[in-house]
Amino acid sequence: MSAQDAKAELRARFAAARRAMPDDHRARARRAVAGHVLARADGWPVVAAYEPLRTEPGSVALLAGLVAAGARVIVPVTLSDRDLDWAPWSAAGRGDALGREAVGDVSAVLVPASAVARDGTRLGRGGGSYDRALARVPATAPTVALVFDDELVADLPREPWDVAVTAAVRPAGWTDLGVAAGG
Ligand SMILES: Nc1nc2c(c(=O)[nH]1)N(C=O)[C@@H](CNc1ccc(C(=O)N[C@@H](CCC(=O)O)C(=O)O)cc1)CN2
Ligand SMILES: Nc1ncnc2c1ncn2[C@@H]1O[C@H](COP(=O)(O)OP(=O)(O)OP(=O)(O)O)[C@@H](O)[C@H]1O
Repeated sequence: MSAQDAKAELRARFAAARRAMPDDHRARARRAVAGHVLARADGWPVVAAYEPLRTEPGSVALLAGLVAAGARVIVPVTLSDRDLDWAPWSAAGRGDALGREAVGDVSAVLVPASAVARDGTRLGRGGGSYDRALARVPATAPTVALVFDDELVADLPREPWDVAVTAAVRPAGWTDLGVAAGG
């Protein structure tokens, strides 16, 4: 099987599991993930985060918590070529787009993921959006995939353009992955 086919099959499997998760389980998991991220957020003046889709482990409460901790929060705006622009986020909504390079001066990136492997390999939605965005992030910034407990796995298919993340946050806690921030 090609890496693309293997990724598509894995994406479908992880997405089905997310859809099957009971709402109360998801809500509890989201609170735990937000707590683990916010426990590290003190030294992060600018954070690239994301507005969660229905079944994702991110949350609006996490975004609000980052703002309350003093961070400037930016969120992705998907462009027609599936590259990412960025806009400032506040509880009142999104501000004007800042450009693709706005992710170049962040202190940390919270990255959506279907799953992540122990070596940092990340399974996204298949658009290459974050592979492009993460290539612009300062090497010192932690790049943190937010996932549910079963989504940190031993390995995932990896292609040449895949950019690894440096950590995974699950309800179970924060896990530093195979690559160190800055290296
Ligand atoms: N919250 C969030 N924002 C994000 C991403 C993401 O994964 N999550 N992206 C990461 O690159 C980019 C957008 N890419 C996307 C690609 C596909 C679908 C998609 O297939 N949506 C399904 C619904 C999925 C669900 O509800 O879980 C659909 O429209 O049917 C969504 C976003 C930028 N913003
Ligand atoms: N730097 C890039 N420029 C243009 N296209 C790219 C780039 N990086 C990856 N792509 C394209 O994006 C597509 C999807 O790649 P992949 O299956 O690795 O997505 P993903 O990492 O799961 O998605 P995402 O990063 O959006 O979460 C591939 O066809 C790849 O060629």
